[in-house]
Amino acid sequence: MEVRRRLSKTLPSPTAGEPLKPKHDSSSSSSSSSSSYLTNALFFSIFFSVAYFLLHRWREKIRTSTPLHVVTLSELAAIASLIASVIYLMAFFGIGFILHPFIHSRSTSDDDLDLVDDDIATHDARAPGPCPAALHDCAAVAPKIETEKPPPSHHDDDELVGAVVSGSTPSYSLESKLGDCRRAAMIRRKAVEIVTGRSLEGLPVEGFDYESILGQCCEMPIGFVQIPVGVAGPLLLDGREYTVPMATTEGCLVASTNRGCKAIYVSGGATSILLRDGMTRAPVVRFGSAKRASQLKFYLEDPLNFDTLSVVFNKSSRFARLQSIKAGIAGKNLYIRFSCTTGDAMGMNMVSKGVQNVLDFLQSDFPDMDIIGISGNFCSDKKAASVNWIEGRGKSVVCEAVIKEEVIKKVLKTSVEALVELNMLKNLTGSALAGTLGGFNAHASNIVSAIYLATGQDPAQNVESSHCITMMEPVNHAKDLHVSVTMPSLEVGTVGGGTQLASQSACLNLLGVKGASKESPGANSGLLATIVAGSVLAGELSLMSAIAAGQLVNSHMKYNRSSKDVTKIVS
Ligand SMILES: CC(C)(COP(=O)([O-])OP(=O)([O-])OC[C@H]1O[C@@H](n2cnc3c(N)ncnc32)[C@H](O)[C@@H]1OP(=O)([O-])[O-])[C@@H](O)C(=O)NCCC(=O)NCCSC(=O)C[C@@](C)(O)CC(=O)[O-]
Ligand SMILES: NC(=O)C1=CN([C@@H]2O[C@H](COP(=O)(O)OP(=O)(O)OC[C@H]3O[C@@H](n4cnc5c(N)ncnc54)[C@H](OP(=O)(O)O)[C@@H]3O)[C@@H](O)[C@H]2O)C=CC1
Repeated sequence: MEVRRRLSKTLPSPTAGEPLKPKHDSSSSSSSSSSSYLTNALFFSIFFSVAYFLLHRWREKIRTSTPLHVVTLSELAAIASLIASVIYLMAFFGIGFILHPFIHSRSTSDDDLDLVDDDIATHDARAPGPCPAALHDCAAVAPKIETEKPPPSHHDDDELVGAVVSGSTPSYSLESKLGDCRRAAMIRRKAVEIVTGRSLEGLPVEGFDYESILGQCCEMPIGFVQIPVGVAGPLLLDGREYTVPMATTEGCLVASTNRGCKAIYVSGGATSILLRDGMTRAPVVRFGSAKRASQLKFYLEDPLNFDTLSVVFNKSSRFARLQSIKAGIAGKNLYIRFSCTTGDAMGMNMVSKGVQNVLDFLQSDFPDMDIIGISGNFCSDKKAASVNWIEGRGKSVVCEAVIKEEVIKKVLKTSVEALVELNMLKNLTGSALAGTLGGFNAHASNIVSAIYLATGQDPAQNVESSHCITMMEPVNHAKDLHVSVTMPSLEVGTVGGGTQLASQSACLNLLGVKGASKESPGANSGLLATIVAGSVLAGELSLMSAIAAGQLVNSHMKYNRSSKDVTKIVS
């Protein structure tokens, strides 16, 4: 149905004021239509009679214990006819049906076309999911119609801009209406400029693949924002070297992380351990009494029921695998925290699908369960929460290094003693005084956000992904420094979300973690989490050193303060 609607849009559009006319005359249309109906009827008859014959023969063979692979000449002919009819019917449903009888008969009426238009505006436009596929289908199956269509003129576009401005064409429906995502973005952009009276000059629109974001990354695009990507490294982690891409507008950040990488490198590298991997989702359900809510809690946490629940949960995905269920209670409300592995994806869509399945399943045994929401904030997604800090969410990683005394002096311009003292008073005591939640660090979020933006992670998950405790201790008779970062909730993926976009995918490729791991699902996303933690270790070392050495303000004046006069920028 989706394809049918879009195909009708590829018919030539009328010039202004001119009614839309059918391209084909009705007689030819009806004759071709009736001949294809006859052929269709013939192949349908062949398919059903041959299938019946073969099933009958199969039954006979089973009854007489004849091996199934021993076939007679008539059976061989029947198999050939079956294959031929299946091939025909597949083509018939996939292409022929759309191109010939259906389009011809539908395109004979202006009213019908109007109906199709309305259909697109009211149904398709809000559901972009199947759109890219449908657009590809258009290109693949309708070359003839495409060549008949004149290229869009400025006049057509101006009309559409006018329609969007007046509200007669919803802005969100442009992609499905036009079947051309770039053109839709240009028209929407012009309409936005007219409606707001504000110029969008400076926001680029060309040079971006708008189809790649449709139904996956962003609705109603009008362009894209440019963020510079710098590199820090090599980061020597677990014996391998990584060049780390960082998308940021904070001058000094990449330089600082780069310095930390150097300090780690010349000290022999860092080591990381992936402690845990599990994405969580916690719906909230309500009962008539706390007693009933408790009964469900006991049922869900009973190890005897785990296998049944995991079968239901795991049905939703080839990669999501249920790990544990923990339920928190508040009166008669139950918050059920499901945790699962999600292969190489960050996993929020996947875990949510699995949870939905389990809730549907539970409803039959607990019909009085009132599902209030698929997310009850005990998950906890995109909020600073103790549950993530303590239990972990996504990947939990610890990363450590021993930095040599002379490296601290030469590269970091400070001393072991000064760093240990600053860490204790700033990252531990100062953060305790501030009542921080997972913020026992100097600037983990700086590095997390920059790598997340570069590699297509969900930037809002920076909140809990930046939870980090930085520890610094003197070792080797107080000559060297042991430094570590512990990060319990790094939510990263190498498939899904923004990871598939060209630029983000290139950054993942730079790290050698692009896409799904062929050897072991989850290996790429796990590695990415350790690289993030390793880069945070580098960032912590450098910034802490700059603060200990009293270098921070000067370095930011050098790298982070424009020499341009900003008072000259007017709106
Ligand atoms: C800026 C530095 C690195 C200079 O540090 P430096 O020691 O004067 O630099 P250097 O010229 O002696 O070079 C040392 C190494 O640093 C690197 N390096 C040096 N310069 C560059 C550069 N331009 N681009 C790339 N890498 C650079 C490079 O690796 C170099 O080694 P080399 O390769 O020469 O052998 C240092 O002063 C520094 O790290 N400052 C701290 C800046 C920082 O971390 N800012 C983060 C943001 S602060 C913030 O947002 C959070 C905050 C502060 O509010 C949180 C809190 O409350 O704590
Ligand atoms: N729904 C929600 O509540 C929330 C959603 N989000 C958004 O969710 C998106 C990310 O969701 P996420 O579930 O990570 O991604 P997707 O929704 O893109 O799911 C991943 C897809 O990749 C497939 N896949 C193929 N190979 C692998 C592999 N090796 N490992 C894992 N999956 C593989 C999965 O298959 P299969 O179909 O078999 O699972 C699945 O279809 C982001 O855009 C994020 O912003 C963020 C927060 C909340």
